[in-house]
Amino acid sequence: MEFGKRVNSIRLDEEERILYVDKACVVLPTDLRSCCSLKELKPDLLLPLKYLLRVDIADPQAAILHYLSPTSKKCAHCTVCSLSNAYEFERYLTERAYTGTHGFKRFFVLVNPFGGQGKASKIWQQIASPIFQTAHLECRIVFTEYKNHARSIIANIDLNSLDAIICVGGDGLFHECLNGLGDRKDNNAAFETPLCMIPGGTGNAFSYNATQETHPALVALEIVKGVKKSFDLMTFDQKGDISYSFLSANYGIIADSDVGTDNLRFMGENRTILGFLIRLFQKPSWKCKVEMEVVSSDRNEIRNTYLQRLQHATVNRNGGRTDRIVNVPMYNEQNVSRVTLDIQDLSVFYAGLLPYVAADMRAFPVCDIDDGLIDIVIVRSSPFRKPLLSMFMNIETGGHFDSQFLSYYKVRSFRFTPIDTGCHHYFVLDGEEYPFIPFECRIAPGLGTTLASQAGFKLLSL
Ligand SMILES: Nc1ncnc2c1ncn2[C@@H]1O[C@H](COP(=O)(O)OP(=O)(O)OP(=O)(O)O)[C@@H](O)[C@H]1O
Repeated sequence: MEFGKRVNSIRLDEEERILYVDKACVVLPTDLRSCCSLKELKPDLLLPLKYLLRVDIADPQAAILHYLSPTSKKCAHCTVCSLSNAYEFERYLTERAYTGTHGFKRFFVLVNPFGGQGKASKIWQQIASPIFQTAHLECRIVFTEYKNHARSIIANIDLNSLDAIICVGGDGLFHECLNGLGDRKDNNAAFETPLCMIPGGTGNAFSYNATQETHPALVALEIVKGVKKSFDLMTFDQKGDISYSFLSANYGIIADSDVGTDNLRFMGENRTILGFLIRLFQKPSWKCKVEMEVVSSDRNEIRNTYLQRLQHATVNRNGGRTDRIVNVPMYNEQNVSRVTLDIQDLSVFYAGLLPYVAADMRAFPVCDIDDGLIDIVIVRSSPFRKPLLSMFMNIETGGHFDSQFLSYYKVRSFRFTPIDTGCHHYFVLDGEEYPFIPFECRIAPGLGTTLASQAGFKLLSL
């Protein structure tokens, strides 16, 4: 499609979704021109439509493009002149820039000012908010004032007045908001309100799994240009108190290294690594009983089913809820068995719903967001150090999946009973500490909803 007065000067490659503008037709903002000699160096403009946020008409032959710069990750604009018809250009490009996206306009934003050691507010104000503003989206913003503030807001808010909720913080804030939805009387319907995360915490596993991006600007863009996607949750029942989890339930050396190192918070992400190394030189003392409804514990079967699902997802590029469910390779549910383990020598019990527990930890490499199953990794402590070190050397890529030292299960539900050994241990759900008492987890298939691109939550090769 061509838009320039001169042939080939301004054109849209429909297939690649890239706008090409000859440098003679691009006028850069004056502030940019005055700060360097960009006028002379000015290159042609090659803009993927994904980055285009808005088009304004300047005059019948000129329009202003507002976009997220793919290089600087900041909002930028430039004027395109010598258009044959600026009105047609604006209409056509705006429609194409948002084809297939959710079309939502009203966002409710919760920012944890303490998230990411105090970086979350800046991330919202300086990086993410300009993207929403440029796209002319309406954002109502609340800065949380105390722990569980977000939870009570979400539990009581009128969901009809908003299209989606955005948390700017870490997995802790996301967990709170998810449980705010769960606390509501209309919780089943409430879970259909998309809940999104812009990474502003120390642990930002949700946004990484949803987008495979770590930069808050790119995650914000994924939300602005996303579609509604569902993902599995698990219900977590402790003496009748129900919570909802999107990420993991965790006991053993990893849980203790995470929550048991609160006193080292000033170290940021490194505190967990230091906590882990310290515990590696102590005597292991974790014991538990686990009763599971196991769909498979055969790693060959698990791998093959995952690879078949991966192939199916790749062929079926349209993504979305229904496409992934119809004819997707599944486990033989006839083979479900009840397995009870009394583990006297535990070092890791890790149940997960998403592949990445952090951007550099693919702890559950064969996890699929909507396979309706919980993945469980169990590592025993005899021998103690060797399996753990080998696991952590390979966890970034998910290579530990083949380790002889761990057991891997796909389950529908499990009951977990920690055994008191007299040592202080932690039980951790989505990175948050929960009471050290028995609990039961059950999969809630596709209960969660978020906004992500068509390729969001994509399965990765093994
Ligand atoms: N204003 C606030 N004051 C204190 N705690 C808060 C506030 N807002 C949110 N919280 C709580 O702080 C915890 C951590 O939040 P979040 O995950 O956003 O940040 P984080 O930097 O990733 O934290 P962590 O270091 O625990 O991973 C959550 O449990 C959240 O509920």
